[in-house]
Amino acid sequence: MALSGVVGKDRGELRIHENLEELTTDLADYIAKISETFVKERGAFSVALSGGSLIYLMRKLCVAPFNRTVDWAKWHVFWADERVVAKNHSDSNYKLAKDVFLSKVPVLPSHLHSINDAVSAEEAASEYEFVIRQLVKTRVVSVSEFCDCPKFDLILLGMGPDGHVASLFPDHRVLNVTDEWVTFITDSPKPPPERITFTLPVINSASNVVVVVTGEAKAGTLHSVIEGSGGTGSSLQPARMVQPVTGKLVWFLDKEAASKLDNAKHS
Ligand SMILES: O=C(O)[C@H](O)[C@@H](O)[C@H](O)[C@H](O)COP(=O)(O)O
Repeated sequence: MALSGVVGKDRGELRIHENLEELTTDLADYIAKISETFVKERGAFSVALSGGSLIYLMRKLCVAPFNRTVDWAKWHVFWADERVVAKNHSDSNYKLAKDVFLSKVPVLPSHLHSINDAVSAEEAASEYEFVIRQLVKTRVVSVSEFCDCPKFDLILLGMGPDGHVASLFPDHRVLNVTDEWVTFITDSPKPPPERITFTLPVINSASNVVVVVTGEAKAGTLHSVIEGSGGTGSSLQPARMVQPVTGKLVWFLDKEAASKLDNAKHS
């Protein structure tokens, strides 16, 4: 059983798990339920993935009962951030998701919306935004009622030890981009340097945002993001800027990552 807590309107809900086994089951169940809701409501489910350990932690979606109960043909998969490398390169977030998860479930190949890996980071970002705009027109992706942004049904993120989410890094100019849906960087502090990423307004327009954080090494950063002033010195951690306007934010944590949260101790 996950220990649950709510940490104030803008910081979302915490789901703290005893171990990774519990976390992976709860995460698969949560994603499957959100998928079912949107498939019923609008006949499609738009979900954006990141890279890193998140993908391995979604692995239970590939096995019973989820592999059979989820309506995979209605899934449209996007990447909240992607490294600008060939799709068969070991750094590719697409390859990671394909190898670990997407190749094991019957998602339609035409519903995997990956970036063009044959152009520059700048071109890949603007082409990807164009692709999303077309899918907003056909309502495969919903549209925000509040701003010129797509409204993804679910965006799944990990958090780096520096508090980055997607490819939005502390103190980077990408944090200030508000007039684009997808932007690019060529100087990522975490290799590889060239990446595309959803901007903060797009992340914060989603109906659901899930951030998955595990391991003791991220406990201090997580405490600062959830309960602290948000950064060390002058930097504001990008994870703290994840504040969906009307959507729901849920943190999936293991007890090690949550070990420095007062909220967890008192729940
Ligand atoms: O492209 C990337 O580098 C990832 O999308 C990245 O943003 C990742 O999600 C975090 O760094 C957390 O990764 P871990 O959970 O593996 O630490």
